[in-house]
Amino acid sequence: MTRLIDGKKISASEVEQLAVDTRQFIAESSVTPGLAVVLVGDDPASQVYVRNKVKQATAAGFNSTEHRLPEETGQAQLNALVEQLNSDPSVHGILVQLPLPAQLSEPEIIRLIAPEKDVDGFHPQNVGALAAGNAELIPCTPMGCMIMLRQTLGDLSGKHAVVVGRSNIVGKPMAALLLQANCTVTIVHSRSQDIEAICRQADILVAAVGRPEMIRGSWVKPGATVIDVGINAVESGGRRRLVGDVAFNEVSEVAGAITPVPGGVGPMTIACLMKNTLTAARQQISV
Ligand SMILES: Nc1nc2c(c(=O)[nH]1)N[C@@H](CN(C=O)c1ccc(C(=O)N[C@@H](CCC(=O)O)C(=O)O)cc1)CN2
Ligand SMILES: [Mg+2]
Repeated sequence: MTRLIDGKKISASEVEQLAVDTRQFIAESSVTPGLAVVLVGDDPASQVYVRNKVKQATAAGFNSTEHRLPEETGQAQLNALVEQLNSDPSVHGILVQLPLPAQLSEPEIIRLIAPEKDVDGFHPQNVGALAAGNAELIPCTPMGCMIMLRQTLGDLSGKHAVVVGRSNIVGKPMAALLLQANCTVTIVHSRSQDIEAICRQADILVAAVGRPEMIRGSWVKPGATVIDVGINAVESGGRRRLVGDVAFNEVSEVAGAITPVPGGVGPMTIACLMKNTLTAARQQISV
């Protein structure tokens, strides 16, 4: 029978443990980790994610501040806020919620965040460290996927992992982490040929393309572990619901284990942001 990988449950236990670690950190250092969350504009999904991030930060025992800027914010104004947060010693982690409104440059703002406060792990210095296998701040979604994979499979050495999608936020860092865990890693993307046949070879299949239910049951090797990173809103019968990049019902018939959407990778992303914030605070007070 297919095993459901419950991201909600795993993330709750991660945050519970983190709250214990945070209390100990505060007792030893007299420093409370501080997380600053920046949201530009009023994208409804981003508002939900930011609200959850602030809520989880409080549950973990951090100080958290939310900075909301209007949709029409210019680059100079956003840069000024990030620079102010960079130089604030009570802030150990900074994240700017993506996507940004079209007039703003995401690469520019990511480069501006102090690498030691970059709890998203998106700064080029942290990306380079990840590629070299010695990163401290790891992008949250791939980190969450790795926690779920390790809990499900234990040692991942020698497994063939196929990552569908090559985004900077998920696909590329996911592949780097799987490689570091001694998997044989294949990345497929929109220009790849015979994606289905490659997916069918996977012991671990990670779908991160943003295409509703693209991965069908016939694409999956029996017994494979399937991690669905997609969160797509679709309309059916006049109702809006969330589906992943994986056709859940079909794939559940074939896979050995699978993450649901919602309740899989999403909650793990937020739990891992909290882990990164404590890591960032530890590093900053030890220098
Ligand atoms: N600065 C960042 N921006 C974005 C990131 C990121 O890691 N850093 N990732 C995504 C959005 N994201 C976090 O920010 C995120 C997405 C989804 C979830 C989540 O828990 N989803 C729920 C469903 C929520 C719903 O009902 O809409 C689930 O899957 O169960 C958490 C975080 C892009 N931007
Ligand atoms: Mg833009």
